Amino acid sequence: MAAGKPLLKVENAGIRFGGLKAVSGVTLELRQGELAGLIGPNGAGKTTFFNLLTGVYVPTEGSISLVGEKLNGLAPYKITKKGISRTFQNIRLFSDMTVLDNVKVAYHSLAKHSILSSIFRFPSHFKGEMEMEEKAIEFLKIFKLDHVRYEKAKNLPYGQQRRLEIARALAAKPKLLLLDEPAAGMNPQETEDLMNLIALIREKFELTILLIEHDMNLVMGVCERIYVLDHGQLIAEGTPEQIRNNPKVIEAYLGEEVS
Ligand SMILES: Nc1ncnc2c1ncn2[C@@H]1O[C@H](COP(=O)(O)OP(=O)(O)OP(=O)(O)O)[C@@H](O)[C@H]1O
Repeated sequence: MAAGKPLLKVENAGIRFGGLKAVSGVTLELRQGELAGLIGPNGAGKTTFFNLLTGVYVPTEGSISLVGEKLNGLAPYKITKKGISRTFQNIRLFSDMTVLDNVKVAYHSLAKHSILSSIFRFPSHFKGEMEMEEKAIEFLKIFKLDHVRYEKAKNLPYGQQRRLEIARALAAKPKLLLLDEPAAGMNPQETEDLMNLIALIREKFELTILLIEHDMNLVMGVCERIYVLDHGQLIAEGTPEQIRNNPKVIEAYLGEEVS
């Protein structure tokens, strides 16, 4: 898919924890429809950068905007409503709820029927609930999870839990989807299936995706553009080919990862 208009603009963004600059002076732009990767050694600031984009942390420097609207200082739920969803390095599901309910909860944040209609069980409540359920099942089909819709999330094998997390993030109808190590803990077959799934949902939902990943096959295979963080700073950006051959990147990171 050809990349479109600018979606996310990050200008000189950073955050300091006491004396530590966890992220510093990061400037980047993601265009609509782009599938980009964020790589770097452990502790480089990748997850902290996601936390800045999603409002978990407020940047102590610089600015972040989505389709021209500034996000700095907005609460995480407001940023979700503006169009940024994410998954986490350590899976965060409602483990005692069913697979279906995990996805429906994400829809609830966007529900059009009012709290009053739900309390008094107006017809609009049931219509809204039914629509939500139908949409949630549609998502589960895409992620090949519809056959386990009534299982508790905690009973799913690890690979399915990871897919459910992505399904749930998508249910919030994001413009930008952030995936934090989506292939962590997966075997090679699951990783390959996931790569195909990521490419498919990007097309189907016209998404922009930024993913953090240590699995270089996944990053190089699926991303069109890659950003490299080291000690909180962006040290390189480019196509997978450019990144693979960038001396700074090889020294900071790839040397140990790729022979
Ligand atoms: N809330 C916090 N308070 C203090 N320091 C923090 C906080 N969050 C992150 N850091 C520090 O910021 C730095 C960047 O951490 P971060 O988790 O973003 O790295 P990462 O690139 O995601 O690493 P990994 O690949 O291991 O997940 C680390 O030195 C970390 O200890």
